[in-house]
Amino acid sequence: MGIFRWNYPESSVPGFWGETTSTIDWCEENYVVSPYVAEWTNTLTNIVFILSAIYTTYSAYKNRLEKRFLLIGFGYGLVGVGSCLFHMTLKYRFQLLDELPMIYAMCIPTWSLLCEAKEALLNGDNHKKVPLFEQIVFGIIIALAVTTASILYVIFKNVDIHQILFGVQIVVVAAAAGSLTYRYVHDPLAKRNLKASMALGAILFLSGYVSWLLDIHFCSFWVHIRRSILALPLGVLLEPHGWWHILTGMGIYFYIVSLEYLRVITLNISSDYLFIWRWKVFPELIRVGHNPSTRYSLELFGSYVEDQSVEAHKKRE
Ligand SMILES: CCCCCCCCCCCCCCCC(=O)N[C@@H](CO)[C@H](O)CCCCCCCCCCCCCCC
Repeated sequence: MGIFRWNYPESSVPGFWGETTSTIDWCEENYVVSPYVAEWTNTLTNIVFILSAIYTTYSAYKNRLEKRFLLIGFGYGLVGVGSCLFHMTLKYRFQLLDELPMIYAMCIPTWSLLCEAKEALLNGDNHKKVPLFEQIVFGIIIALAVTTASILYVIFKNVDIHQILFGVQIVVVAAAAGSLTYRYVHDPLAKRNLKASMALGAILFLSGYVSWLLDIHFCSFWVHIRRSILALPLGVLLEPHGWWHILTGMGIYFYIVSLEYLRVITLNISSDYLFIWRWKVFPELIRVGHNPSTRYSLELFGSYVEDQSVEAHKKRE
């Protein structure tokens, strides 16, 4: 037993939160780092969701975007808090606080994109909004479907209901955003940036999903490597579910920025905004009048701009 390397405990460790009542207990061994945190890595990695939710919500407010993007950020942050409590305690009530906000938060971009698709299909490029009544009907249909699914999930406690529904929502949002970009975004630079941001978002999310599957289906292998080779504290780095949090947290940030940019384009107000890549890799929507404090490029891996002022690049468009 050293200061910088110690073995995993021989037998299971009783924890502060008592009996596990959640329907899922992930591969990470419980209470091996702290008696107050059941799954150390799976708890701490939720900081990625919480920080990206705070940042996207702040950006949406600063950019004066529609309230739907504030709601997305709030829902995203609630998922991060729920997931943190779920992994810290392995209590069923906090598992629901993780999983139900996921499918409710996903309703917002699903609703927004279905309305945008209707606008684009019916009105082409003249950017006429779908009537408020139809937007409300879309919202009620989606809300009823997801509420029914969540009631069935709580009654039958079958986690597949939640995971399949969430997976369908993610695919619908990704497909609708990609289709709208392909058919209704004409500016070459805007199209390249949207494709790059969505593609990176999808790659990050899919990589996270593979990590999620590895955690579930190869757990004995990870436990063997952690116990016989890595030991603690290094073993906390080999937690595939923790990497799911990190990768999907980044992927969802990329998608939220893409949806914001797609929205200002379909609203025909993109002249008030500039799509940038901070440090050439992190996408962000900046409103004219706010100059970024960090270096940025106008394309993924593009050259840094000389003049940091947003207006300078808007004039060139
Ligand atoms: C795309 C814009 C989204 C904007 C709104 C964000 C709403 C919040 C979404 C949060 C998702 C990340 C989940 C974080 C919490 C978590 O990981 N919870 C797990 C426990 O830690 C819980 O078990 C949930 C797991 C759900 C796993 C479902 C996997 C289905 C993936 C389908 C992949 C399809 C490929 C899509 C490619 C684009």
